[in-house]
Amino acid sequence: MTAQIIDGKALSAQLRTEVAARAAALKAKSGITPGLAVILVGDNQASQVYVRNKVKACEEAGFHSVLEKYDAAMTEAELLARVEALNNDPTIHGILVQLPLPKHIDDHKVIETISPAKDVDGFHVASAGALMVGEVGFKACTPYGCMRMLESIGMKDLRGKHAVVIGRSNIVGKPMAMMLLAANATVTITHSGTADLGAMTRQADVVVAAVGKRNVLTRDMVKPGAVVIDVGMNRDDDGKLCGDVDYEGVRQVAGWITPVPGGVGPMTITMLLVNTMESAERAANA
Ligand SMILES: Nc1nc2c(c(=O)[nH]1)N[C@@H](CN(C=O)c1ccc(C(=O)N[C@@H](CCC(=O)O)C(=O)O)cc1)CN2
Repeated sequence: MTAQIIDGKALSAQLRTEVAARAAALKAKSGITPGLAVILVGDNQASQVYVRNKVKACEEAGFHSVLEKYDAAMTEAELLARVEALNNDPTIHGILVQLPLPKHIDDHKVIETISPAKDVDGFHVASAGALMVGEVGFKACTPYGCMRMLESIGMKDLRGKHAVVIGRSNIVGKPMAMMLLAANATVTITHSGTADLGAMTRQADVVVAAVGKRNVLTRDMVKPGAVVIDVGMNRDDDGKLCGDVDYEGVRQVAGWITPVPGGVGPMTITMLLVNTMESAERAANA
């Protein structure tokens, strides 16, 4: 058996077309254009690419976007003041501070300064809490994208399914587990303290690998036919982008698999557009 591929690029293209249509409809109905502010501090090469791609995606969807770039010497107080100003800007419906931030800036403090009403990254404790108790809030983009990928293969309701999440970060592992739970899956969270990871993953109908380490999931750890979602972004020995999953091995046993690149990555930016759209619609209805 060779796994079928869940194509994040193709799904993204489809969802972005839908978002663009929603943006045009909102503009026609209420004169509101969804607006996203992206803040980048420092000169991290990968971050420069990601913020450019976010702004480009906004342009293609008909959104208004502003990219604020600051050098690494920006102080925490200056950054907090910029976030406060954007909180009070009615043309901005979403605020995103690109991570990682320089070490002298407390990212938690920055995220908590973003108004929960504009937290389109879904990182604020209010957003995490809303997800936990099933209230309205923004969902973290990467796990939200994973859920949409599952939905695209007919796995919206996971009742009776066992999902195993590898990784417990605040921005992927934990919200991923909450979203799977909300979709009625039986969820196991595994991490660096898990005694026998393979014993857990071999029971799983869905495995989400999100640790940032190559070959964390190999073919002997996967139940035949399982769905494998790879959130990892690593470099192999030749410098090529790869995920957390041993793709060539695992695709021999899995039923479905997401590639890296072209899987979860593009969905992260797409769900950012979806959240910003949602925020603008909420503002229009307020
Ligand atoms: N404020 C945030 N910071 C960061 C986030 C985030 O969601 N919000 N996530 C990551 C980086 N990220 C978005 O910001 C991101 C990473 C990767 C991709 C992507 O499309 N990857 C491509 C490959 C790109 C390449 O060739 O390098 C893929 O997987 O196909 C999009 C967004 C950390 N920071």
